[in-house]
Amino acid sequence: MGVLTIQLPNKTYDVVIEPNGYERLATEYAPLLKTTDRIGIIVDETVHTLYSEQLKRFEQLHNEVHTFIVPKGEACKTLDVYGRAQSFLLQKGFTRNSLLFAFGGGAVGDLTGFIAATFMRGIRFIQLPTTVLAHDSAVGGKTAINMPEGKNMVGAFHQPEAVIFDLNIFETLPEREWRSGMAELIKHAYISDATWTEQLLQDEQFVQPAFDTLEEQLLKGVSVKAKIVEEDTFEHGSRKFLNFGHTFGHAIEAATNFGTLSHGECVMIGMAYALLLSEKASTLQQGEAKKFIQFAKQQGYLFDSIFEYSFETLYQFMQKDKKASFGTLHFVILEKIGHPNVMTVDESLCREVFEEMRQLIEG
Ligand SMILES: NC(=O)c1ccc[n+]([C@@H]2O[C@H](COP(=O)([O-])OP(=O)(O)OC[C@H]3O[C@@H](n4cnc5c(N)ncnc54)[C@H](O)[C@@H]3O)[C@@H](O)[C@H]2O)c1
Ligand SMILES: O=C(O)C(=O)C[C@@H](O)[C@H](O)[C@H](O)COP(=O)(O)O
Ligand SMILES: [Zn+2]
Repeated sequence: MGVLTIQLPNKTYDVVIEPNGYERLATEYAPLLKTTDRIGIIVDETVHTLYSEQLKRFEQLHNEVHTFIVPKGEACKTLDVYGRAQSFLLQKGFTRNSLLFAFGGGAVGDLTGFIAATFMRGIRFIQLPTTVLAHDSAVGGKTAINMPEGKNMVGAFHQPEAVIFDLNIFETLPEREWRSGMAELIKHAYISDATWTEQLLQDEQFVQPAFDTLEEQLLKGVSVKAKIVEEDTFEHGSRKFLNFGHTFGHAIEAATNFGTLSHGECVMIGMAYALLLSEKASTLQQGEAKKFIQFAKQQGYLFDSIFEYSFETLYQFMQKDKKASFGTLHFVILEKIGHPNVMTVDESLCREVFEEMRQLIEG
């Protein structure tokens, strides 16, 4: 049984990762459901089709349950879908006593969290994540939608009441989504623990770990995230470390119009960039970026598409990074593996790293 408690100054909640995790809704979470007048389930089209029986079981938890189906992937993290969902809740009579379920991957979780954060200035929600990547996205309370100008540009910090994984849900997860999710797992390793990082780099089954080790790996990832979120919930300091790989990664996501490459695939590219920057401008041992790129290529991550975009295009998106301050970019780098830090980076260094990365990838 895997349960980890997140303890924040004003809120405590559990992250449950176990087979049949959803059964807890009818038992442990029954008192919470009794205090709600309506439940709104936000689910994407794919999860809705695959898990219609599970949705029926959710509907039996309460006498007033309304389901809102959204497009799959990043296509649901838009102002349009956000607005339609809010109207749906209003038309169905949702109030401040209502509760939302986010049933899907990180995109559904980010959207639902933002709806919950802003509906009547804030209602409760439960994360029911269905992807490996969501061991990251469902925990810690960052919620957002995208704008054409950039990734997660409109959002709020809003913590869930609970995060409940049912490990059986991963049976239908396509290989590409496993790969995407494991990118955030290895991110958690790189920013926290050199030994764990090396174990993952040596793991031939990295992309799709055996079922019995999965629970342990996900809990390890969540515990890295939990510790950081507990000490810096609103990202004034150490929470920035969770953004390792994201300054360049988010630029690729925005340049490719959100969805051509997945979030995890872009973060993998972004971590290669950040490792190279760490070697060049900090104290990371030379060769770590090359080792990482070789590993990532072997595991089926794609790098070539980034060079379809000019440095200028990507830099324009990097400047939208939320860590930037007074026009200066702040990158998460590693002084050594397990030891992240934040450094300011100017345009010429950014360009140099971009060019060197091209040579490393092509060479
Ligand atoms: N809030 C945070 O802290 C945080 C952290 C990391 C990532 N994110 C966000 O999370 C999003 C990425 O999350 P994601 O990778 O889970 O993406 P996603 O929600 O788009 O899901 C990926 C795909 O998998 C499908 N899917 C989901 N569960 C499935 C299942 N069990 N079986 C079969 N198919 C399934 C979905 O329909 C979708 O097509 C991005 O928008 C990213 O910005 C947020
Ligand atoms: O929880 C965090 O903090 C993170 O940065 C986790 C990231 O994996 C995640 O993608 C997050 O949504 C990025 O945040 P943003 O502030 O750069 O939009
Ligand atoms: Zn991420």
